Amino acid sequence: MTERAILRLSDVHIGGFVRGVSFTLRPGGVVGIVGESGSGKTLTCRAALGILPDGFTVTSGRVELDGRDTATFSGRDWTALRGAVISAVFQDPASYLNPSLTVGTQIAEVLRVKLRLRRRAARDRAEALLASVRLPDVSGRYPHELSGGMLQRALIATAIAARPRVLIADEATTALDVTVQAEILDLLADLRDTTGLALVVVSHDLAVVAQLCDEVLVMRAGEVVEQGPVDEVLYHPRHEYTRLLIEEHESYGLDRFLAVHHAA
Ligand SMILES: Nc1ncnc2c1ncn2[C@@H]1O[C@H](COP(=O)(O)OP(=O)(O)OP(=O)(O)O)[C@@H](O)[C@H]1O
Repeated sequence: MTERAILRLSDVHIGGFVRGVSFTLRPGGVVGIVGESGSGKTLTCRAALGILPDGFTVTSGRVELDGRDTATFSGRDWTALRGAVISAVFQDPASYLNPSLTVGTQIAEVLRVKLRLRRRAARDRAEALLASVRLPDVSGRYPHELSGGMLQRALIATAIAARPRVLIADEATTALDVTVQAEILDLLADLRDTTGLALVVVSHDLAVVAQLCDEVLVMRAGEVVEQGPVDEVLYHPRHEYTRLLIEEHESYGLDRFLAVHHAA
């Protein structure tokens, strides 16, 4: 893969909370971050999105987006880039959608603001986006009328509306039941294959990462304890902590997902 990096983190430190995270994401690439709760996965994502919580900053290292050092970005730069170059979906999709607007209207709004589409074009494109996440008939529906899996799809449609090059999925399937989770993972893989969307997939679930990612970072207490191609890290873990995670996940059917990954 020689295409230019779309997102590159180089030895990123966030106070004492994240210490030395590096990875390079190219178009169509998928990087996974796994690790226990509080290990710094979400802070790493937030650094890439320019939305660190108050009091947190990138204290050393670099975050580069599309070849540009994000340390030089103004608030306005970030506003322009979020959605259009880098976007994200998190757990609990309902909290990210406005309950008083229909799903179609919300996506159309993103399109009007980010792509400056006119009302009619935005509405048509919103419908097409919803169809692309296999929700052909929900444009006129309100969030409370949708199931958790449908909401997460609607949120993915919203997140990709302005054609970002990177999508961060932070525990995006965690709250969903296994079947719906598998459908969402398929959808993400589809988007990667058809549009070259690059993904950062954060999960405490190794099986999710095994299914989707090329490379994985294993984080513990703010540090990357192990990093490499998914097959290597999950089949031949070198670090004791990675071995523990794998053992814990055996009951979730990691083997099955590894088989899928290998067949692909
Ligand atoms: N908004 C915040 N305010 C205060 N401390 C925070 C905040 N966000 C993160 N932290 C601290 O940074 C550490 C890393 O948090 P982070 O959310 O990145 O972990 P995580 O690996 O994503 O965990 P989880 O899987 O539970 O989301 C936490 O243990 C916490 O101490």
